[in-house]
Amino acid sequence: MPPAIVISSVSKQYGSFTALDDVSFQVEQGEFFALLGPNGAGKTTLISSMAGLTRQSAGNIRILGHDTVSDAYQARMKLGVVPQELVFDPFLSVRETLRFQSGYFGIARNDDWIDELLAKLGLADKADSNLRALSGGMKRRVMVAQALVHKPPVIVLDEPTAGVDVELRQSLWAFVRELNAAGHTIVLTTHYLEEAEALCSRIAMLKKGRLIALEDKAKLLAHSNERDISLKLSAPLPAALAPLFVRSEGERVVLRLPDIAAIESLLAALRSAGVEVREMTVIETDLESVFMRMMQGGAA
Ligand SMILES: Nc1ncnc2c1ncn2[C@@H]1O[C@H](COP(=O)(O)OP(=O)(O)OP(=O)(O)O)[C@@H](O)[C@H]1O
Repeated sequence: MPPAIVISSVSKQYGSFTALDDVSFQVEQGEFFALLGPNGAGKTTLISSMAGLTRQSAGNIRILGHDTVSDAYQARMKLGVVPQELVFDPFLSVRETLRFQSGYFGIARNDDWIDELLAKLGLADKADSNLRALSGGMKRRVMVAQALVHKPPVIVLDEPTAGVDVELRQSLWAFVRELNAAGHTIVLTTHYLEEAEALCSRIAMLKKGRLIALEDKAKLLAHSNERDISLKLSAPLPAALAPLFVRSEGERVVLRLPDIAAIESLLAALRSAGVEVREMTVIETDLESVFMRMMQGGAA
């Protein structure tokens, strides 16, 4: 069983600018995988290379064993990409758009699947509307349907929920989860880290074109032993503890400890300074804080 996606030493230059720098990782079949990184990290460039829309300058990519350059058609057939940008013909209806896209993949009669997609994505009553008459969120749903007309086993979603309301976001994720449960491999890029945290089991992080982390979500979270503690104190924070200070929140101060065990010495230091702890809360580490620290530090 070949992996769903194999990225091998992929680099991409735009002139002298390096958008991807020797990126390698693979995604197994059936995974729900997140590709994270700040603006300009190279996520879209990598996805475009997977889809054969951009040619990498070095390295190769295989989709279910098919090389995206030497076996481009098969690779493309296995992959469905929901692009970040809304690209559509405003004068076609939703159904026409999906029929055209089916034709592009050589599928002549696809209406049963198109109807199913329309129903799942809440577009059934818009089937005959022109794209230009749809709201942004509706157009986004059409983009998702378009990526799925050929029932691709590997689905890549490039920030599909950007600018989408909460309701659509939730129904979209329910649908994508269903696809994953049915065996589709899902790769998701998102700026909503809570989405990656809730949905994905493995996470890759790109920064300035380089892969800086590739981990199981649980390991990534465990990586960060640091804990933020919110405290309400009877007196100002003693100067000796200033290096731990992160921010003030009303009457509380938030301190960052290297690990949870450091709480003992923190409490001892407060006691010896005559400062009482009135309230204390440990702030759970979420993916966002791990991500921000890694992006700031650039650690692998
Ligand atoms: N056609 C191009 N010509 C020159 N530079 C490009 C081109 N496409 C992308 N870049 C540059 O490559 C870098 C990576 O861009 P890319 O769109 O892949 O980032 P991204 O991680 O998808 O960002 P975002 O989260 O903003 O979508 C950016 O600095 C971008 O300006």
